[in-house]
Amino acid sequence: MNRPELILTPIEMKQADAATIAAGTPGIDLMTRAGRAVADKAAEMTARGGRIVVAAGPGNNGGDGFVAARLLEQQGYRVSLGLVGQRERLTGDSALAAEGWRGEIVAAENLPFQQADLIIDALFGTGLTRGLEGAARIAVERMNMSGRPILSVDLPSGIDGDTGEPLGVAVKAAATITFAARKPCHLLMPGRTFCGPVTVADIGITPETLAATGARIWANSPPLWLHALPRPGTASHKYDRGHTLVASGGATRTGAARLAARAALRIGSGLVTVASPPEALGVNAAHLTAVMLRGCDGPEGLYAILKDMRFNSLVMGPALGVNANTRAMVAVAVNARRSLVLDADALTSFEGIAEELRQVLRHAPTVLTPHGGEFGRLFSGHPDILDPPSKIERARRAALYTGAVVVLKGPDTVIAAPDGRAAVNENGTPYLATAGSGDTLCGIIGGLMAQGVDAFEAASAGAWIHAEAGASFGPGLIAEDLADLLPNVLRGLLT
Ligand SMILES: NC(=O)C1=CN([C@@H]2O[C@H](COP(=O)(O)OP(=O)(O)OC[C@H]3O[C@@H](n4cnc5c(N)ncnc54)[C@H](O)[C@@H]3O)[C@@H](O)[C@H]2O)[C@@H](O)CC1
Ligand SMILES: Nc1ncnc2c1ncn2[C@@H]1O[C@H](COP(=O)(O)OP(=O)(O)O)[C@@H](O)[C@H]1O
Ligand SMILES: [K+]
Repeated sequence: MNRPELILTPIEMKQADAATIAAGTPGIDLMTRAGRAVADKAAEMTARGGRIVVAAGPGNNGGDGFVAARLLEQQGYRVSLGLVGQRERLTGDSALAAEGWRGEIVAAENLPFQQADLIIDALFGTGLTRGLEGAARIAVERMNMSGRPILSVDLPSGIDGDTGEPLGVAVKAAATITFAARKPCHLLMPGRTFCGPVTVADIGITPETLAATGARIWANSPPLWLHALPRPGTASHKYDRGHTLVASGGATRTGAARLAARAALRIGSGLVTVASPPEALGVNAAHLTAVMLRGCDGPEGLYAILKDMRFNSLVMGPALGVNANTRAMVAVAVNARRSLVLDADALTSFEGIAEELRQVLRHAPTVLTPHGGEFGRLFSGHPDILDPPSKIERARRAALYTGAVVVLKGPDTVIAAPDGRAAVNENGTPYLATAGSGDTLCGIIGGLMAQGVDAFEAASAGAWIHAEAGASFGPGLIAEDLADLLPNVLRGLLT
């Protein structure tokens, strides 16, 4: 099996560069390999003899651009190079790289972008510290306005490598080539949309060197959790595969629980029961077949049901109601020490009182699955959690605070564990933005935990499988479709 793909922050990447240099590879060799990878990619994108315009910045990102310019000219391309800043002020490896460029150097903002078959954006990479101004800003605006394809070196200039946020104006690339490992900005929104397809070039920094930086962010994909996916044994019976309990809302709010329940069953929970308020039993009964049904009158009712220890995983929140009753039911669930997924109303019921939720959560392996709105409500009054500009950091801090695995949803769903591990999901489709889609996700995660999967793996696998199911369907997707798309995704993973 492939290794999980480690994502490095700009600081970790600098550490890995430095460690590689300290171990005996000169920095200029790394830069030459990086520049060669850029040139190869540019050549792939441009017919031989075409016109390539390289915009170089004052740091090492610009150095990569100088190397690429030289190699492309040697290959017969017509290359123009422009610099932001003064040639004499280049230092270190980029000064060495510039010595190899014999052609003219113009001011970057005056480059003939409109005439380019390809523009290479080597202005700024991981060293960007603030929004672009002056000549750099004008160069980026002109590049973007030219309508010509742009290949960004490492990352689109103007994008923050850690957060994926544009720090002002930023390059809109047709493709990006990065080195050794992807950075958070390649996966997080909106950065991902600025990058185009991202290629990772090997420049001789080993996987061991990358891991030694202590990096703890991964792209969410099967190598991260495939080993943990449950496979029933020959002699398994249904109780070996867990029993998921999903709490239903009142008579007019029952669909969400059924969506979650069906997903839990499809992902392999041996049994699934909907716990329904007495007044909603009729409507739930009319719609359930393989999923079972129990009457459950509030917290006391839940307490009574949970005396049966075979219920080992609980899903609570979808359409449950935003009120004290829901808070009391969460407390009962947590005290029963079962695996727990809390979504929607179970989170919003703790609006502004996250401390109360944190107190109860200490007892059980829990996954919280907020979308951005629920996250903001739950942690209102906690600027330390809400204010970091990186979505990964926000999810991590929420996980650390609550002691739960946090799935902060969206096109770039981040799954964070209290110990600092984080995974970023990127295989979804905007067609998942449909009512009830999140209910299905929490059912999938609850169903995996029922089968004994750890919270972080269950949440990461659940988010990936949910997104894959949605993407496999595409236009016209509604939440009812999702559970029945799971077998196909599972077959691809398990056989
Ligand atoms: N040995 C290494 O460290 C390697 C680095 N590589 C490249 O080096 C890049 C990182 O290089 P650097 O750390 O030099 O950083 P950058 O080249 O991304 O930019 C840093 C330079 O830009 C200036 N700057 C930052 N923000 C600015 C702004 N808003 N306006 C104007 N100037 C600004 C800084 O003062 C500094 O001079 C990577 O993205 C990658 O492309 C590759 O060559 C591979 C090897
Ligand atoms: N633009 C998008 N691209 C990919 N996935 C998305 C997008 N928008 C939403 N999703 C996913 O769809 C699901 C929506 O969940 P949620 O907002 O809770 O919906 P609901 O409350 O209607 O069930 C989440 O898993 C989220 O990650
Ligand atoms: K760049």
